[in-house]
Amino acid sequence: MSAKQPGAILVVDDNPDILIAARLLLKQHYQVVKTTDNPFDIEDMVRAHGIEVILLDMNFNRDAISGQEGFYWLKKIIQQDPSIVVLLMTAYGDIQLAVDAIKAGAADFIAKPWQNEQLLGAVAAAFAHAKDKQQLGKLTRQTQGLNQALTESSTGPAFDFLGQSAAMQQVFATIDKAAQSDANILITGESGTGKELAAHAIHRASLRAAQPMISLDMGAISDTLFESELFGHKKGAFTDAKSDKIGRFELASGGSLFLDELGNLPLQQQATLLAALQNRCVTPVGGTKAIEVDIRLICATNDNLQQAVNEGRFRQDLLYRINTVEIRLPPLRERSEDIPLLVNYYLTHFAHKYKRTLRIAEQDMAALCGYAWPGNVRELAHAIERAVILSDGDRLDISSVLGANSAVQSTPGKGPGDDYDTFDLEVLEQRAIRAALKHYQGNVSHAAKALGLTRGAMYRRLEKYGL
Ligand SMILES: Nc1ncnc2c1ncn2[C@@H]1O[C@H](COP(=O)(O)OP(=O)(O)OP(=O)(O)O)[C@@H](O)[C@H]1O
Repeated sequence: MSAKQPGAILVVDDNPDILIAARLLLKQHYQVVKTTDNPFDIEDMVRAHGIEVILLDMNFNRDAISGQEGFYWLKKIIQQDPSIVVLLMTAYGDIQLAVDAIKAGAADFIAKPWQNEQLLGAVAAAFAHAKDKQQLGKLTRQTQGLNQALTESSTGPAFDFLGQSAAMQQVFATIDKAAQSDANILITGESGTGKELAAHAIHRASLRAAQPMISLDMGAISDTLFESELFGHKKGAFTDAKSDKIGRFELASGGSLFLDELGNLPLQQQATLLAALQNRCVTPVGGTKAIEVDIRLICATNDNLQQAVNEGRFRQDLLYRINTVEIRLPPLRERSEDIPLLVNYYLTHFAHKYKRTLRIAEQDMAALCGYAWPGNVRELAHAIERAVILSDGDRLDISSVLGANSAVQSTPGKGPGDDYDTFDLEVLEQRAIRAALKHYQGNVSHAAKALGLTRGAMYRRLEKYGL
């Protein structure tokens, strides 16, 4: 007897003798052969056993001759999973029924009683057809998933990753070195320090640069969609799963996976993520087959994960797994020598965008260098954009920059913090958020924009501070 082929087939017929005969024959050739006399079982059996081919009777007890019930179930199967290949069988074979069956989506039509060789030939062709359909379906979903993921997150950074300070030169050197290996990298730093830019820089400098980098903001996905986003899902796995979906791990396979805002992950989900990283394979929600993945993991957080471990909010074993190399992006107030470079870069960019010719006065540059920039480079970029828009003459008017941030403003020439009653950044951040919300009469979007935060980052802070 020849070796069994990999493949899962389901036979559906209300005649137990047919089921036994089909099972005995097919079992000799295929690894998974399931039978049922109840077509209502089809959906669950398909899901449970990864069925690829179904041999379906056209006539059940209720409706013995017309074949209508067979058509009904054929339609249901195609709806559930269009990659399944259905062979219809009937004892009342006639040409018209065969033509209608094929028009309705069946791959072939078999008359009972069958000749064994004929049935085996039809089933073998059905499996070959099923493989083609699966391949095509996978490619289509992969393209859709990649398009979506690329549109959402990784169209590539719009800005250069700049820095001339010793601290940033050190960051660039570490990125160059670490990118060459496949080591998992954890990027830490306050909000707006350029963690996402760093992740792109790592990917671009890596051996995987020709493959995609897929990003996922862990702070923005709901608990219920976590597994589906990461590992994908099978159609029908839950109410909203209208079709199969490829998860971010699989989409990133061969390339890099960037998990942003990792510190926000609940413990339960940390365990799930750790298991996937350890096993290097994922199983889509509602699926039975594990899929091997080959990813380079880059994570980012503005949380102190070691402190989170000490407080029981983050798993030590997950931290060990993700921080083979750790890159800390320094806040802007620790590298004020980068401020002129960044101001000039964004001034050139936004002056060009808004078709303005503007220069910055020396004392204004000094004032910007003396400001603490709690929102870091993101705040600086937004502030310069706002100033470009609001300036009247050819001199950049920075009053809007420091004015809008009066809650945390510092005076030109003074060291950062001279006007503060506290240096606690979280307190200062809370005050800035409260001031912005008050200024924009509670409009979160406008307040977030003024603070240089994304809406997601703003909502996370509102939640964190209970505002
Ligand atoms: N070194 C830099 N050079 C030029 N632009 C920068 C630099 N760092 C950050 N930016 C700009 O600041 C903005 C925020 O950067 P990014 O999203 O990478 O920060 P982040 O640390 O990931 O922030 P968050 O933690 O809030 O997600 C972007 O517009 C980015 O282009």
